[in-house]
Amino acid sequence: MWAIVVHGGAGQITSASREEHEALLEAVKSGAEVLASGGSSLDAVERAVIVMEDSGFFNAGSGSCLNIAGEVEMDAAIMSGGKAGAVACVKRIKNPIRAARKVMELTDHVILSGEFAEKFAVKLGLEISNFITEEKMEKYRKLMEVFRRKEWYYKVNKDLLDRYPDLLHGTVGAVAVDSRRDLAAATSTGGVWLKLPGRIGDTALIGAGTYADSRVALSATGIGEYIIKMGLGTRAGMMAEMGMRADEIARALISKMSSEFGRGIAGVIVLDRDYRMGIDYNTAGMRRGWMRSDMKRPVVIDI
Ligand SMILES: NC(=O)C[C@H](N)C(=O)O
Repeated sequence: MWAIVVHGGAGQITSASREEHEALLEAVKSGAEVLASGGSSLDAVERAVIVMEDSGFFNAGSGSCLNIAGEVEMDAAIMSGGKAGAVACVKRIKNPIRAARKVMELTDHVILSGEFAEKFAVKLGLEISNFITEEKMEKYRKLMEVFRRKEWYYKVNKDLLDRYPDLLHGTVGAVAVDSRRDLAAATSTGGVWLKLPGRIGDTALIGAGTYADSRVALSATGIGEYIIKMGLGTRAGMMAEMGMRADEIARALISKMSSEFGRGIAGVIVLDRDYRMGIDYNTAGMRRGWMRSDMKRPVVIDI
């Protein structure tokens, strides 16, 4: 038996184009193919995330948003079998999740950030790309007009989130469990629009937005600062250790987020070693899809 769940970000999602739908479906299918052919959950989550990074429809890889300096700074992390790797604040790596996996497999560290992370990726032959487009620059200029009228960054960012709900969107993630019951999680993001340069979100932090152990795997999306403060991934691990199922864990985590910080904050996908899944969010929507070996076809929900 095997199972995979993916998300394409939590937020104020009101509609999805045919192409966006197809991209999410493609991500689930490509991860499921890896699992169906006997591949590992680690390969499956990496594959699914690469599809979404490459699609341009999500806030990850080629679709990444811009920070307050008009630059792309991406975070990504992957975890499985007691090993973990991540990159943070990388500007030009085409698939940050590939670089995260290289950190996991080839170094003694868990997170590499910034310039050296890029040099490391280049040295290993990973592709480099420029993700700053005229379309993104136009949105950036509009948002900066609003921003300049405000005084302090973080509050402003929350104001911006209220005024421009699509600022928080499109982080991508996947969790999978394979026929050996090995669990894996992977998450990749451009962060949030107009973040300060050097800001690292929950996605890159093992135990916050990305987590997998022998009982449970989690990938989160939402306002990273809250997810970090709550340590969602580590909490999921502790809940699984106490015997909770994936669906109970997802519900408990989001209910805790709502009671601590209010609504509109986060979403999670969770899988346990008994092939049960949990999905919950306190935002207006969360793009998601899943497939289990006993299902005829994948399910994808766009909003
Ligand atoms: N859209 C997102 O999920 C953003 C991501 N969690 C971050 O804060 O970097």
